[in-house]
Amino acid sequence: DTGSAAAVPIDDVDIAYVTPVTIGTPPQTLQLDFDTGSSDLWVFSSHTPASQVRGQEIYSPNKSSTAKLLEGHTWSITYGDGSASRGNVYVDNFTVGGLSVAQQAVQTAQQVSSSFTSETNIDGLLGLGFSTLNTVSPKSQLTFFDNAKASLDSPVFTVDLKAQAAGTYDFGFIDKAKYTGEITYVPVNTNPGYWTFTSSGYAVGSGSFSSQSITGIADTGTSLVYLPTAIVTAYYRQVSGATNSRNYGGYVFPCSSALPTFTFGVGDARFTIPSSYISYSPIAPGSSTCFGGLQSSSGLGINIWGDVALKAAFVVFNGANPPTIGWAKK
Ligand SMILES: CC1CCN(C(=N)N)CC1
Ligand SMILES: CC1CCN(C(=N)N)CC1
Repeated sequence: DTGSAAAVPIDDVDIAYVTPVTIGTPPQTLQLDFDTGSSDLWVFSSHTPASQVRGQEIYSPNKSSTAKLLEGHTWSITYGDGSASRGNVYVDNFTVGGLSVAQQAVQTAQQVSSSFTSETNIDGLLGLGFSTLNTVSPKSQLTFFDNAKASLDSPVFTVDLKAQAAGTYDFGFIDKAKYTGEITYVPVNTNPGYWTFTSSGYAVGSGSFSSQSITGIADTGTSLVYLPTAIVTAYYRQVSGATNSRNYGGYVFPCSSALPTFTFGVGDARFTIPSSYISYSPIAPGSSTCFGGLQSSSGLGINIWGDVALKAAFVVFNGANPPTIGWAKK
């Protein structure tokens, strides 16, 4: 089996991407945020208080002839940005881009935090991290990828995110039309459950490449790139008027300032993030102060290669044993 579905930016700065999925019988279509940095599949549902729903599509298990309550199971998750959700669990038919899983655990929200309520274009999350991170209790559940893996032509999914355009999540195959040159594969550390790999170094603009190990996670659910402070300060030293603003929570700069590119290494391969991806967004509509797409990871305790980096590559998440991650130009 294989599957292929669109990854569509939800706004004009690519803060997140959503992908259509269908759940139940007859099929109910929701737009989910596919997130390689978590492993819960949760949805806005008929169990979510109306006061917390602001236009999101919901999954109603009582309208699905194939839905079954997973008795006595609950879940609760908090994300890096402080957002959170919790609820109960059903199993039901679940399809992504033509690829179906018969008894997928679908976590129905009974409570979502205000940031999810206000994100009207996201109807839930589909975790693509390792199932060890799943929060369902007393028995943790498998991700869609783990459930589908045995029936896939190849135990992989690929990520092709684009700036202000629809990209693709492919399952079970590697589409040669989506990348150029070779794919560079490197090892993945699955502990504690992210797609953790080690980059071989970086360069700022046309500067020399600094060979150093930068261990971090490939995370489709995070918008920006978060790297060690030394790297980030070296970058913004090249940006006139840049400052690390406590007020705005990170590096900001005059939107008129010229930005260098940022290059990162994966093995011997080099990937260059265009300046336009790093001039992330005005701090408020119409402001002449811009927030950077590259920020310091010092407050996170983990380095994150989020969408700003993923947009610059074609990435293979190889779920074989052992798992690896592959990066190619496109
Ligand atoms: C380590 C953190 C990265 C961001 N998160 C995520 N994509 N779900 C939360 C975990
Ligand atoms: C990884 C998740 C972090 C929290 N999210 C959010 N507030 N929209 C969604 C993605």
